[in-house]
Amino acid sequence: MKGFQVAVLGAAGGIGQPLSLLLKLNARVSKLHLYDVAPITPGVGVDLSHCDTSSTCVGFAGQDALIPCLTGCDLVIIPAGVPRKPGMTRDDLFNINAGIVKTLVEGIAKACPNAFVAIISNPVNSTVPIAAEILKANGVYDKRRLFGVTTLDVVRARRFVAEKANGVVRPEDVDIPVVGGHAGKTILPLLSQVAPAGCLSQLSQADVQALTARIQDAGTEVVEAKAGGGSATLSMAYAAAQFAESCLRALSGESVVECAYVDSTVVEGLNFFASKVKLGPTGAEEVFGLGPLSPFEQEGLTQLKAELKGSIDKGVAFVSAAAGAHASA
Ligand SMILES: NC(=O)C1=CN([C@@H]2O[C@H](COP(=O)(O)OP(=O)(O)OC[C@H]3O[C@@H](n4cnc5c(N)ncnc54)[C@H](O)[C@@H]3O)[C@@H](O)[C@H]2O)C=CC1
Ligand SMILES: O=C([O-])CC(=O)C(=O)O
Repeated sequence: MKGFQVAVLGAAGGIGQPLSLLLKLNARVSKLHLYDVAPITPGVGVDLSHCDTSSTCVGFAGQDALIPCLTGCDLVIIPAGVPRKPGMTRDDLFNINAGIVKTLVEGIAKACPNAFVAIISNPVNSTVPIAAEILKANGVYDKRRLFGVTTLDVVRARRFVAEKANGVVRPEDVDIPVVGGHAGKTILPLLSQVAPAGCLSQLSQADVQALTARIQDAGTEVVEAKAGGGSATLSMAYAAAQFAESCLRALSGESVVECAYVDSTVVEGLNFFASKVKLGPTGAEEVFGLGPLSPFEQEGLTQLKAELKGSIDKGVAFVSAAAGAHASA
C-alpha cells in the first residue's frame, strides 16, 4: 500500500492529539508531521512515535517550524484555533481563527501547494473561503483540493438516525447526506434521502423536525455539556480520521464519496456549499447535486442561504482587507 505524508496543524489541541493518534494507526500514513504553536508539540510527536505502527511521527513547534513541517505533505488537516464556550456562536470565533487559518494556509501555498487541505477550524463556513482566497493570491488554488470538514455532521446524523430507527439499522450502515454549511441552521440533513430507505418511515413530521434540530444543534449540545471546557474533540477526531482515510484512499486511486464543504455551483449564489462529492486522486472530481428535497428540506435550504452567503462574503472580505492593509503598510 502506498504511504502518504500527512500533517496536522493544531496537533497539540483537544482535537489535534486524538486525531494524531488515529492517524498514527492508519496504515496509509507513512510520515506523520504534527505542528502547533504549543511548546509541547515535539513531545507529543515523541510520545506517538513509540506506537508500534510503521509510520514515523515528528512534532514541530513554533512559527519557524511551519515550512519544514509542511514540505512534502500530501494531506494537511487543520484543527488549529480556539473552540467555543457556552453562549457563543461559531462565528464568534472568527476574529481569532481567521488569522490563524490565513497564516497556516500561506505556509501551505509555499511548502506543499498540491496537498489536499482539510479545514476543521471554525467558523468553517468562513475559514474555507479564507483559505481559497489565500491560495488564489499565491497563484496555487485548485478548488478540487480544498475541503471544509463536515464529516462530524454526517457521523452525528448516522448515529441519531440509528437511535430513532430503533435498532433496525446500525449507525455505520446509515447513508445520509448532510448539506449546506457547518453552523446551526446552515447544517441541513436530508432525512428524506436516508438509506436504507424506509428506516425512518415510522417518524411523524414533528419527529423529523426534532431530529433535524438535534443534528443542527449537536455541536452546541457538546459545548453546553462541557460547560466552558471546550467543544467536541473526540468525536471530531474520529470524524476527521474518517475523512482523512477517504482522502488517502482517493489519493491512492480509489473513488470515494463523502460530504464536504467545497467550492461549488450546486446552489446559485453560494460559492461554497457542502454536499456529496466524489473524491479521486486529483481531489473533488465531481460535486453532486442535492437530489429531490422534501418541502421541509426545501424550506430549510431557502432559510440557510442568507446566513451562508454572509459567512462566505465575510471570509473573502477578511482576506481582501488584510491584503489592502499589507499594501498600504
Ligand atoms: N469542523 C468541525 O466539525 C469542528 C470544528 N471544531 C473547531 O476546531 C478548532 C479546534 O478545536 P479544539 O481542538 O477543541 O481546540 P483546542 O484549543 O483544544 O486546540 C487548538 C490548538 O490549536 C493551536 N493553535 C492556536 N493557534 C495556532 C497557530 N497559529 N498555529 C498552530 N496551532 C495553533 C493551539 O495551541 C491548540 O493546541 C476550533 O476552532 C473548533 O471550533 C471543533 C469541533 C468540530
Ligand atoms: O460546536 C462547535 O463549536 C464545534 C463544532 O463545530 C461541532 O461540534 O460541530
